[in-house]
Amino acid sequence: MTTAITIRGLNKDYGRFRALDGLDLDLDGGRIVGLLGENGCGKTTLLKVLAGALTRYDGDVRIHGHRPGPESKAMVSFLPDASFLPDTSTLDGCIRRYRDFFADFDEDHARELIGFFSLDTGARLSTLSKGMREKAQIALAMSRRAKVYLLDEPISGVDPAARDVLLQAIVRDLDPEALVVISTHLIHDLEPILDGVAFMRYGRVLLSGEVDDLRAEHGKSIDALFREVYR
Ligand SMILES: Nc1ncnc2c1ncn2[C@@H]1O[C@H](COP(=O)(O)OP(=O)(O)OP(=O)(O)O)[C@@H](O)[C@H]1O
Repeated sequence: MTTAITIRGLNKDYGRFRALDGLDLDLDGGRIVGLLGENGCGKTTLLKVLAGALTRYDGDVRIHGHRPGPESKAMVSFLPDASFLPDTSTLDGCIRRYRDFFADFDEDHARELIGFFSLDTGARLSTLSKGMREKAQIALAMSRRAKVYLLDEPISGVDPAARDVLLQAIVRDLDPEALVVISTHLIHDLEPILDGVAFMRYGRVLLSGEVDDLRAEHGKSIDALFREVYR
């Protein structure tokens, strides 16, 4: 297994507030990892640093050996928590944007996933519900043949019944060498697809490991362990 992400001593300040505080983390490829923690512990900030969206920080951050920048961005598919596609665009328009912008975009895969979600490619984004929009964004983000996927709360808007379908779409056709990092509060829903977890608190990693090892060691689900750790 290859090391996909290495982070040493990562600090990120917003003005005088330290959002990431000496964070260390190693993540291998070929895994799906849940990034878990309370509101404000720094999950989004960490994903933005990894995605190259936040460039002012201290510490050493490597994605397949590259510091966040043009080379790493070419291999990282980032799904931010805020809706990032233009309201006035149709799904066909979004597909064209991805095709023009990302050399690793697999248009057939995107169209297949959008069909799987029963979304109309002619529909404008402004006419889609929050959950439908999340499905469209996941279809696009997961249709890049990336080495690393960074998904910030990707299923927060979809109804419980649709979550499983969305999660299956995330894991479907995934390159066995790819790393997927998913930040979420929906631990119970995500737990079945996770190989590993990193619990964060106050801008650091509090606990990380393999899901199976943590369950065996603590004798409880990751969801129950989370509730215990953050009680
Ligand atoms: N642009 C900003 N300016 C100032 N402070 C910020 C900014 N963005 C985030 N913060 C602060 O940094 C801390 C970490 O925020 P972040 O969004 O990374 O947390 P999070 O773990 O993703 O939270 P949540 O689970 O609520 O989404 C919070 O205290 C937040 O208020």
